[in-house]
Amino acid sequence: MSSKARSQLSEWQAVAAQAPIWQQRHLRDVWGTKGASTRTAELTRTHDGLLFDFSKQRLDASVLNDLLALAEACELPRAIERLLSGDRVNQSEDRAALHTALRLPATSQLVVEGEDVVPAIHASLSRMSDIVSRIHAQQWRGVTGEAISDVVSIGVGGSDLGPYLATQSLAEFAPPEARGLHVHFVSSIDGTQLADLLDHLRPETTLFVVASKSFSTIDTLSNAETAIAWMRTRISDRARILRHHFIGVSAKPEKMTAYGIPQSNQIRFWDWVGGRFSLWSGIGLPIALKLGMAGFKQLLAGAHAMDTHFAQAPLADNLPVLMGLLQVWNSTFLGINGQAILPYDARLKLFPSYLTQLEMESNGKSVDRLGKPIDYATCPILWGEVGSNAQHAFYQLLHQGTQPVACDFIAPIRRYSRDDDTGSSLQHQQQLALANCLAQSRVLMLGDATRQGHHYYRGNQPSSTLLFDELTPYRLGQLIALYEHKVYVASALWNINPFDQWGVELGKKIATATHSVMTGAASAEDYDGSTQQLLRVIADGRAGWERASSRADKEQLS
Ligand SMILES: O=P(O)(O)OC[C@H]1O[C@H](O)[C@H](O)[C@@H](O)[C@@H]1O
Repeated sequence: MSSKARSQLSEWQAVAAQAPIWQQRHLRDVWGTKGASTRTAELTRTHDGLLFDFSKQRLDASVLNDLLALAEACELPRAIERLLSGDRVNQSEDRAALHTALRLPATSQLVVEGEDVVPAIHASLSRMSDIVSRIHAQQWRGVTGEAISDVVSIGVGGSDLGPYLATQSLAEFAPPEARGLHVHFVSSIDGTQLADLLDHLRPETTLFVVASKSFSTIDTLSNAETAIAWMRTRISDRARILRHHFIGVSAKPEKMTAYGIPQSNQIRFWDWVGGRFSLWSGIGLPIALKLGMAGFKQLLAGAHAMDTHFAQAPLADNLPVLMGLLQVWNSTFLGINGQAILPYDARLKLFPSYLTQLEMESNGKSVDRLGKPIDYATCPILWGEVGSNAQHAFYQLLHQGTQPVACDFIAPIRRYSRDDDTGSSLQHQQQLALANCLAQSRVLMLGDATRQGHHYYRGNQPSSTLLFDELTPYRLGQLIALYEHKVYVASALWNINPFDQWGVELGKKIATATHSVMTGAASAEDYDGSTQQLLRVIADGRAGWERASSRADKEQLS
């Protein structure tokens, strides 16, 4: 990689020189100018069932060329090669980030530091497959000999969001043998989700999957402990509970063993799989339970196809590269610090949440790869919702607020194949969804300058539209991998490490210390006044201001 600071590269300055023009220029005017007739073709790409139209973004072919030159100057092709070949791209943790290896076909080979990683990956897939067939065939039995009717996945962050997204989005692809099995997700540390769920389940027929790369995340372990306590209301022996009703998925087998999960119930993965990139590993077990192993493999195949495109397509036609460059252009050069993710298909409701972790945890950084502060904006704030619902909620800000926001509109073209009356009514609804999708991106771009006062619509909100034929496991695999690589591309241009999350680690450490204060094992005397006050209120069990600030309470805490 070039040793020059990014902002000193001449290619960076060339891009920066174009920015003021595009901060002023209105997209409405862009479409009216000479040359606009070629704009759509210049700023659209298709690949393997996907159409990516970024002609509603605030740029033209000339800016795109400068961005591509910047990508070359930042040695993006080399960065892509390093990622896919298993180099230690995660510098601060000195390891590879090899999620792409998890989707390699069994016939391929990938030698990383002297060892072919593919056989172990496929051995782990066979183990998953074995577990999945035993559960589907009702051969996996609880302590009392009953078959499993409900699986509860306990995990958080990367050990939860990916499987949750895939199972919710693709539920209709469940094969017949999986239809009787209910798969649930529990993540929150406060126990709410678990408590609500346990009211409806029976210990004898419930199986818990404890998913944690580190097997030390307190959110997950505290939910697991509550689940064990609940099981013990019927079955007293902890070891038998863990043998018949618990599966562990982790990169730390020794910790699963110490916890009491027998080896036969463990699925392992590797340190070189980042948490937010782990749904392709054993962490995807709930997906395989819901979609069958064949469905899970289609998801992997879609992601692998995107990896191949990422590795081979020229930069100018490479979808993740283009998306990453647009991200850098918008946030760093145009100063657009909001990014909305707007799927026009309720099956993708969790896609925005999934991407908030993927993007903000990866690229929410303010130091470069060497730990030096950087002088440009990186990851924007992402959020999103099913687009058609969000139209009735936060779109007001997109239309008339003061913030520029870039939007990703995402929609399948086809849905509902039923021929009956309900089928045609549903097809009509799908058409309405698409009409809304196109209408919104158009209005956000053009605005309406003829209206005044409360009716004034500024417009000029840039967006990309990603259309695909239909939502399938393969397609979702492609989509997720597309965004994974987009994140990597942007990180390469920003010269940051997208694979660590020291901010989150600090939060975990401080939470543990704060809990020690609450249990009386540590003192809060060095804490700030606000936190001391809140601790007093909690210790008191009442949110009354007078009580909280009384001298007696202060003494009790210190
Ligand atoms: O899988 P685990 O080790 O339990 O970690 C779960 C999650 O916790 C963290 O705080 C990280 O920020 C996430 O990236 C991770 O996915």
